[in-house]
Amino acid sequence: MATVIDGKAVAADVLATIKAASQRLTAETGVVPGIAVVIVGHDPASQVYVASKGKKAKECGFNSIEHALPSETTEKELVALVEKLNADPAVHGILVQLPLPDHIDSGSIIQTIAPEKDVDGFHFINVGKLGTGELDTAFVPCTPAGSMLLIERALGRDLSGLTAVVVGRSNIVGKPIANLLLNANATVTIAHSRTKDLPALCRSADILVAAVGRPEMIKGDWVKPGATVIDVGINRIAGGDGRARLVGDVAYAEAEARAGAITPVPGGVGPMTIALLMANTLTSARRAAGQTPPPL
Ligand SMILES: Nc1nc2c(c(=O)[nH]1)N[C@@H](CN(C=O)c1ccc(C(=O)N[C@@H](CCC(=O)O)C(=O)O)cc1)CN2
Repeated sequence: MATVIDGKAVAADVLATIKAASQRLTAETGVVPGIAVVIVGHDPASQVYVASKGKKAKECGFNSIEHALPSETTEKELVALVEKLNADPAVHGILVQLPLPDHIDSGSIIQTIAPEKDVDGFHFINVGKLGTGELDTAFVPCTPAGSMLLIERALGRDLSGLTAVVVGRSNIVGKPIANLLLNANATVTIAHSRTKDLPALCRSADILVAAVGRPEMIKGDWVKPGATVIDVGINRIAGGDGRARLVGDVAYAEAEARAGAITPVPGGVGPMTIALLMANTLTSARRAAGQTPPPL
């Protein structure tokens, strides 16, 4: 049986480190890290995530300001709010919760956020810095960065000689994780819906990252015995009793029987997302205070 990678415990560990570092920053410089979280509309899951971000920010000693806007908010109004937050020196991190309502172009909103406050790491400047390995001044997207920390805990920082297959090529998860794995010296393949013989490719991977958003698509016999499996999927499906339950992109029970280490859903990558958002916000505040914090 695989070692189960406890993302909740690792996230708690990361958050405790951030809280201590935030207290030190405030004591030494008077700077209190500030994060502005913007949500538009009433998506129930988004509301839960935003509330959790506010709570964790406060626990870390940050100022957290939530801007909850109605569904009818126009793109122009949202741009105006982001520009106001860009100009506010007390705000070190700006996060616009996704998804946004259909009438708002998320791409334009993300590009409006000042890159030095883009704690989600979605702005083209931060994407480019990750792509070129300029990690000292970049913000790395939170879910990929959290996934990498879990991989590091399982396998160490240097992945030389290991093969990694990332299933999924999204801009906010698949591609950044692939870049991070490459920076850690893994030999990386990105697979997607047009990949030929996906099961065989997955079976070749020492590190298998599933980020497709399709419930339990990756079967147990797609996993190389002893591999490290990172499941980024969070899918809500109807359980046997008719109630919704969460599953990942990996058929967990089958995969656990073959993997060396595996993240569960829930309790794996998910909790790391919010912990890394706090890490990015602290990094931003430290940079604003003239410090040069090392990458986490
Ligand atoms: N601006 C952003 N929007 C969204 C992001 C993001 O990183 N930035 N990611 C997701 C949602 N998300 C954070 O915003 C997020 C998703 C899941 C979890 C989490 O802890 N999941 C738990 C299960 C929770 C549940 O019961 O639903 C787990 O996996 O254990 C945290 C944050 C989309 N939008």
